[in-house]
Amino acid sequence: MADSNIPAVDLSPFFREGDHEDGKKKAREVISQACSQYGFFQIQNHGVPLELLIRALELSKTFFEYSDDEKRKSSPGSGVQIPAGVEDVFSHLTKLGSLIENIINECLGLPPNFLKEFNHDRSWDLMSAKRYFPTTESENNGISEHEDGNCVTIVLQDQVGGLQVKKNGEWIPVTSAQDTLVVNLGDVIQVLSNNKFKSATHKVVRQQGKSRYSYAFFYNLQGDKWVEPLSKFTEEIGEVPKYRGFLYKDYQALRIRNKTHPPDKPEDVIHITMQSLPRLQKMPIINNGCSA
Ligand SMILES: O=C(O)CCC(=O)C(=O)O
Ligand SMILES: [Fe+2]
Repeated sequence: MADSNIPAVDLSPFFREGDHEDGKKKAREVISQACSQYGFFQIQNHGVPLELLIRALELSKTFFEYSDDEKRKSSPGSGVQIPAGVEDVFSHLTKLGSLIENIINECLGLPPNFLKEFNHDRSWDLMSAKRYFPTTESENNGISEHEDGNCVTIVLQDQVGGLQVKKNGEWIPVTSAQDTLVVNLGDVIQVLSNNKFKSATHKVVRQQGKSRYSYAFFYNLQGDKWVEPLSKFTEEIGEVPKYRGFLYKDYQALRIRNKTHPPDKPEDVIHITMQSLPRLQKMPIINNGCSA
């Protein structure tokens, strides 16, 4: 596989009747390799029907043409800006998130169902629809460099391009076929695994002449969960924990604060970092090039 590629993993062995251990082993190998280096991979044969994916992107295009008032009226639930009609995509992605979490559990060599039991409350999962406007002469920033805070993110994107992942210090464009979804790991998995698996550093660059549409589904964690490196990746192997433990909801609040009140001075960022988590405070400033 060329080094500049983001691997596409065939998940069909996890859906077909029978054992298919060879196919599952192959998928686990590719995922383990990608997650230990940069936390990003793509998936095919993931069980979400292609028609639903295509329809979700079409609904999103229509939705973003609406006025704010029409958007509110046509969006299910309160405060969440996603178009009506994509609820079935949400439920498919919830199941898929659970499958991916289970594969990650196996890749990390954790006891069966460990992550599933740790992360059993699905009421914190979120999906957002995003439209990225075409680039202007002065700037092209859609979402600046960041890592996601949650467990696992699944992205459905159109073919316009713009999503990039940092791999060995280089930005790699991630363009996907229509039937392919993008997966990236978030900070929770990086902390639990004491850095064995990486939270992907990624960004979205706006493109010339065309809007880009995507959905990001955040397979999340309940806010009252305590997150810290697991003993399997610390004491049991004689490694020092690389992160201090934290309550997930405190971490989420800090991330929101970093976006709404980005510190002016680098010293302030360091101050926050020293108080709580090493590294994970380098939060993105999301600018207005993207609407969600
Ligand atoms: O739109 C995308 O492709 C990714 C969005 C993203 O990275 C995020 O919402 O955290
Ligand atoms: Fe992200």
